[in-house]
Amino acid sequence: MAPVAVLVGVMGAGKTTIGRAVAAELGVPFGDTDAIIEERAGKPIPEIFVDDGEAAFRALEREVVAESLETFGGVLALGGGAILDEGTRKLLAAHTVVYLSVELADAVKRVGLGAGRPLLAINPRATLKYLLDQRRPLYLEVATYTVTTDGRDEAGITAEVVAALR
Ligand SMILES: Nc1ncnc2c1ncn2[C@@H]1O[C@H](COP(=O)(O)OP(=O)(O)O)[C@@H](O)[C@H]1O
Ligand SMILES: O=C(O)C1=C[C@@H](OP(=O)(O)O)[C@@H](O)[C@H](O)C1
Ligand SMILES: [Mg+2]
Repeated sequence: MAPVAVLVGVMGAGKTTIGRAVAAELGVPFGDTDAIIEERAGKPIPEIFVDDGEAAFRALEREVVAESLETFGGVLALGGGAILDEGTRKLLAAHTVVYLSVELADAVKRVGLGAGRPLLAINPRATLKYLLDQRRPLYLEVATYTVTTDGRDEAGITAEVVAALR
């Protein structure tokens, strides 16, 4: 079984929010690799970063993404950094991947001071700018469909993703 669609994009793109809405609209389950990772680790993502470090988080993420791509049949949201792994990008080549794009201004507004996102604990705006510049080409590389989300509400974005999948 493979996901109906996999959502990628930087923190604040709306992967979790839009993914849940798209799944509800299509009548399929919603999954979020961050939630699966937290369940497996038995603690929230910020605690994984503090106790075990980012490398341990990435290792767990790689495992959870690979497993979910094989076994999960709904709409799957990835964490924003999952595509940093080359092996993960190769796996994604066989899937329907929707890139929710967002530029700095809206991403910053949406994540605020970065609560729950350890990478944004210091200077969220500068960090997001760096991450966007680093990752934009990688999101584009894995995407089969790109939806621009800047200045748009959740209903409109959800409708465009659903239409693209139908
Ligand atoms: N199109 C949008 N317009 C305004 N706020 C949004 C939009 N999409 C998501 N949000 C808000 O931005 C925050 C981050 O969304 P989330 O779905 O967690 O993003 P991601 O999973 O990509 O990091 C949430 O508070 C969410 O309600
Ligand atoms: O961009 C990243 O490296 C991360 C994004 C987060 O997910 P969201 O993109 O859903 O916020 C989460 O996986 C973790 O905090 C690291
Ligand atoms: Mg998310």
